[in-house]
Amino acid sequence: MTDSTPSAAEDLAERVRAGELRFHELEDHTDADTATAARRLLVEEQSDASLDVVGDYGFPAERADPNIENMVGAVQVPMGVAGPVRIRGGRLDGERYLPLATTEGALLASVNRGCSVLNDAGGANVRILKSGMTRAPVFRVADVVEAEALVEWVRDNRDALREAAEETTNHGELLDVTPYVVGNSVHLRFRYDTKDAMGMNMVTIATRAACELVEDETDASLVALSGNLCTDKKPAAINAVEGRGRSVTTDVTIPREVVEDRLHTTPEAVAELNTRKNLVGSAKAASLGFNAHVANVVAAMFLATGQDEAQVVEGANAITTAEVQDGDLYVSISIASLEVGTVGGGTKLPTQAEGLDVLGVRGGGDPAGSNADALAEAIAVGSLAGELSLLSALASRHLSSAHAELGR
Ligand SMILES: CC(C)(COP(=O)([O-])OP(=O)([O-])OC[C@H]1O[C@@H](n2cnc3c(N)ncnc32)[C@H](O)[C@@H]1OP(=O)([O-])[O-])[C@@H](O)C(=O)NCCC(=O)NCCSC(=O)C[C@@](C)(O)CC(=O)[O-]
Ligand SMILES: NC(=O)C1=CN([C@@H]2O[C@H](COP(=O)(O)OP(=O)(O)OC[C@H]3O[C@@H](n4cnc5c(N)ncnc54)[C@H](OP(=O)(O)O)[C@@H]3O)[C@@H](O)[C@H]2O)C=CC1
Repeated sequence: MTDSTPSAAEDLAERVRAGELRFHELEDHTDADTATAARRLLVEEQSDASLDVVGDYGFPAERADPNIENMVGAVQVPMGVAGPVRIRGGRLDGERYLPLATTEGALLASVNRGCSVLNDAGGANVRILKSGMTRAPVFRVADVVEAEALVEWVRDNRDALREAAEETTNHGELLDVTPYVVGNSVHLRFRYDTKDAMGMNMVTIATRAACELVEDETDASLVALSGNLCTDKKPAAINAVEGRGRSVTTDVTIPREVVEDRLHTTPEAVAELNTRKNLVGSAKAASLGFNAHVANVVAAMFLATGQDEAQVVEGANAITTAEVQDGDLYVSISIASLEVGTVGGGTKLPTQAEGLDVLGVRGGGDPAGSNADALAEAIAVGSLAGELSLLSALASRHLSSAHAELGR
């Protein structure tokens, strides 16, 4: 939506060229669409690029105000749907289309095929087994004696820490604080129930308040509010083991004839392939992800529903298992750290909010947290569909032909 007048944008650009205005402060002097148009002019001039299509976005720029600085437009990623798929979740029980935004040809076809196979099996079970968003500040202490004193203080003052943290939020609840000591560094891993918010802003603000109490009451000195033991947006075993965001598990048993007719393979072939590829291959590679392409579905659904795309790193912490049971194929996926929200962050952006509507999970749930749980369940089931289809394509040697046909 670019209803700014060219002359207003040109005037503004001219004031930037003259050094009167700063490039990133244009919204202070005009509406957001005109500021965005002025920036495009300046970038086009400097780079010789044309930003016509980037500037042809379909929502008022001011709607993106909390989400971006120095806005020049929007990148459009194609969105499709797979399904509808039968989800038999603890929160989401019903049939849903799954919204996926991607540029990888064949991905939607694959997830779609997986969804139809899940339906033939009566749907996928899915449950959230642990939940909690973490922030882990690091403190400096004098020595290991002081470190022990801090750890003891934390154990004795959980209620005070909870009170300080929860002062800052109406929804967040501090669940626990786990100390880790390395020499004279003490990391405190705070874990919160953030309800329907993914929660990183919420827990960062809450933990800051708790840290002030720690500094007031002990000899410890805060070095950084994030000491990397959280761990946010980096591959980390702690998330794969302890979980972060939602830990969600989904499974299905597919009748042999469905595997043979719809996936062109056998339960035995998928089970063997899963062991040799997802378990042995991943172990040899020292991978944290013992799966084929869970990141594909996590990323595509994150984009379609306004999640923080950098947290696909944690969303790929998943283990796929497959076994033959009475001649049928049992498959499961356990995603240890799926960080999602249906309020806050990018979820309010107009297209992403529509993506959430496709699943029926926009905004706060009743009870609070239920919408984000439902979103996590839908993403896990989508991942199961994608995993089933890809493993079968590999087993039947269809991967390269599928991508030659659909992905180029
Ligand atoms: C491509 C298929 C599905 C063909 O599979 P097929 O069984 O030959 O196709 P089909 O024409 O018989 O159709 C079967 C079903 O697939 C779906 N389907 C089929 N075509 C479409 C389409 N155009 N649009 C939407 N849905 C489609 C649809 O559900 C259809 O059922 P129907 O509705 O007809 O009863 C299959 O070969 C496949 O799934 N291949 C795997 C592709 C894949 O998963 N790619 C993911 C990316 S791989 C990657 O990024 C990661 C990797 C591989 O590097 C990770 C690793 O190391 O493992
Ligand atoms: N700060 C950081 O270090 C980092 C920030 N991010 C960014 O943080 C953003 C996400 O943070 P997040 O805290 O989720 O979002 P927001 O900062 O947008 O805050 C969401 C707020 O929504 C309110 N709220 C209303 N209804 C509900 C409900 N039903 N359940 C939960 N909260 C509700 C809460 O207010 P109240 O607290 O008053 O109850 C909550 O704090 C993303 O943009 C992400 O990119 C990502 C990584 C790190």
